[in-house]
Parts: sequence; C-alpha cells; structure tokens
Amino acid sequence: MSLYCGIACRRKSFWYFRLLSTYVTKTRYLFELKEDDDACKKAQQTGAFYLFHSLAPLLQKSGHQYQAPRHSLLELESLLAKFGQDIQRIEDSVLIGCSEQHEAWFALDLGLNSSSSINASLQKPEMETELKGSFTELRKAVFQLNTKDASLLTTAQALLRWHDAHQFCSRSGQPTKKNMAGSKRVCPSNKIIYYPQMAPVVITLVSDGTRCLLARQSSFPKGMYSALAGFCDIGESLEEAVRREVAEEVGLEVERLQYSASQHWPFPNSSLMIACHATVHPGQTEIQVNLKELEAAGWFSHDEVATALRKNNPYTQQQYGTFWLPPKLAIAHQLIKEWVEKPSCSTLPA
Ligand SMILES: NC(=O)c1ccc[n+]([C@@H]2O[C@H](COP(=O)([O-])OP(=O)(O)OC[C@H]3O[C@@H](n4cnc5c(N)ncnc54)[C@H](O)[C@@H]3O)[C@@H](O)[C@H]2O)c1
Ligand SMILES: [Mg+2]
Repeated sequence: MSLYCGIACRRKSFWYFRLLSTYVTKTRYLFELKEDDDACKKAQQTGAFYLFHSLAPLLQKSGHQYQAPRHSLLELESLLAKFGQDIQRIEDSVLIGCSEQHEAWFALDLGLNSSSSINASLQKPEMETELKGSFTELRKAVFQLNTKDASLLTTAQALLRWHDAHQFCSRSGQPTKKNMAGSKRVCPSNKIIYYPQMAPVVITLVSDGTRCLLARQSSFPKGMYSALAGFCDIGESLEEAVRREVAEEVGLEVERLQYSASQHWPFPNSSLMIACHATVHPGQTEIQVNLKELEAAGWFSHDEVATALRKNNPYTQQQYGTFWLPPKLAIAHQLIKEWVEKPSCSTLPA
C-alpha cells in the first residue's frame, strides 16, 4: 500500500466514522438483529425486557410518576423458573428498539398463549406482586408515561398483538414460526413470509378559510370532538382517501390538501395515521352528516378551538360534558393545534 493510499484510506475511514451518527449505527445494529437470529439471541444476553400480560404492559409507580420497568435476561429467567415456566418462552419476545449504547430492548407477553411453552398463561396477581407493579391496560398506560416510553410500549403491544393473531399460515393452515427478532413469521411448509402490518388511515382537518370542521362518533367519550378519520381503501392514494372520506362523512368536496405529519396508532389495531389539512370552498360549507359514521359534526371558530386547546383536560371535561379535544398524545390534537397556530393551514396554496 502506498503512503498516499494509506493516508487516503485513513482519511476515508475517519470520514466514514465521522459520518455514521449514533442514529445511523443504532439503526444498522437493529437491522442486523432483525436479519440474523444468532446475533439477536446474543443481544438478549445483555438486553432488557419490557413485560406484558395479555397485551397490558407492566407499570411501576414511584411517587406520582409511572414508569415501565426493564428486566435483564437473568431476572427474567429466574422469574419464569419461580413460576414453573419453561425459559424457552423467552423465544416469544420481540425486538422493539435499543439504547444508544446498543442495549437491545425486547417485549415479552407472559399472559398470552405461547407457541414455545405449554400452559404459558401465568397467574397475573402473583406476577404483579412478584414484579412490584401492575399490568395496566394500554389506553390508560400511555397517559401515565413519558412520550418515549409510551411510544415504545405502543410499538411493543402492536407487535405482540400481531404475532398472537398470526400464528397460522392462511394458505396451508400450518403453524408459522417467528424469527428471533419478531420482524416476520414464516410458514415452514410453503416458505410464505408474513410481515407485521399496519392499516393506513387518513385524518383530515377541514377548514373553510376561517373555521375548522370537527366531528364525533357515538363511541367517543362524552363531549370529545376530533378531526375526520377513515381507513384507506385498497388501491387509493392518500389524496383520494382524504377526498372520499370527507365526502362520505360530511358531504363536502375538498379543494386543496396538505400533508402535515404521521403517527403509529395502536387502537384498536395498528394503524398508520396520516394527518392532513384540507380546505373546502368558502361558499360550499353546508355539512350533511353521514349518521351511519358520525353522531355529529360542525364548524368551530378559531377562538372556540383555541380556548378548548388551552383548557384541554379530558378528565374534568368528560365529566361535565363540555366540548373538548383529543389528548396531546393523539395526532388529532397536534393537527388541531397546528391549525390554531398557523393561519396558512386555513388557506392552502393551489
Ligand atoms: N390518533 C388519533 O389522533 C386518531 C384520531 C381519530 C381516529 N383515530 C383512529 O382512526 C381509526 C379510523 O377512524 P374511523 O373509525 O373513523 O374509520 P372509518 O371512517 O373508515 O370507519 C370505520 C369503518 O371502516 C371500515 N374499515 C375499513 N377498513 C378497515 C380496517 N382496516 N380496520 C377496521 N375497519 C375498517 C369498518 O367498517 C369500520 O367500521 C380509528 O381506529 C381510530 O382509532 C385516531
Ligand atoms: Mg371515520
């Protein structure tokens, strides 16, 4: 190797090293764990496990705060041994992320029926006592945790739920086998690969230039109004889904639309919420509510919505039945907040 080449290579590797940010190395590490069962199994040795029971995550309370505890492999093995369970059950865990130091994080459900362990549904109260925590329904848990943990647990639950519901091949009827990370399942008899799925959903905040349109379904908590939402039909583009949903639910024709943001939403099943602002012509704003889909819909002024955002406390408002908006965690809230803060959302460019 010439001196020049040596310097060039060192420079190259220096820049290569410099260019690979923490985020990139983390992403590449997770990719490796998804692709390589041995690497993933090895990562479990030094990894940490979030525990669930029948899709409810384990939470611990410390003072007024809730947290989602993590357990090491050793702690998990001794827990399973204590409850007379096969440690083989750990193979049911799914990879959900890793720390910046590459500590891999897994989620394991101790209550669902397991393909790798018989009589796997462990006793919930005994487990809670042993773990000094409680398995809390996810809808409650997400409001008690910080955003990072809430997001991690919703991902974990979505993945655990998907595996639980896809244990058999829909073509051969044979049991499917998950890879170590849980990023896919394969049917051993015909090699069909199944990947975890999310349903795309559009959520649209319609404006007529000064007001925004909010609606409620009869299943919503009392008094809560949100933006219009609907599942994308197969073959539809995002734009087509927005136009169809708005026409179907409130009988209006969208003129312009603009993408805002997206969010994974685990309720009732995994959806990818795609949020948009849309405008209708100011002269064509008469709502015709589709009562098969919605209970009510109406136009709300900037002031009404801004006031509701300022006082948004689901617990008190639900009690008194006043008009209130979805909680901060929901993308609907972010979309409505953006409309209040940015006048450009009411007058989208052509
Ligand atoms: N995160 C948020 O801010 C937020 C806000 C509003 C709604 N959402 C979510 O959006 C989702 C869709 O909203 P919607 O209920 O108004 O949808 P929608 O208007 O499409 O109506 C629901 C109906 O669509 C049909 N449907 C078609 N494809 C479906 C699929 N893949 N899964 C289930 N049903 C399907 C069913 O008949 C169902 O009853 C809801 O599940 C809700 O949880 C999230
Ligand atoms: Mg809808």
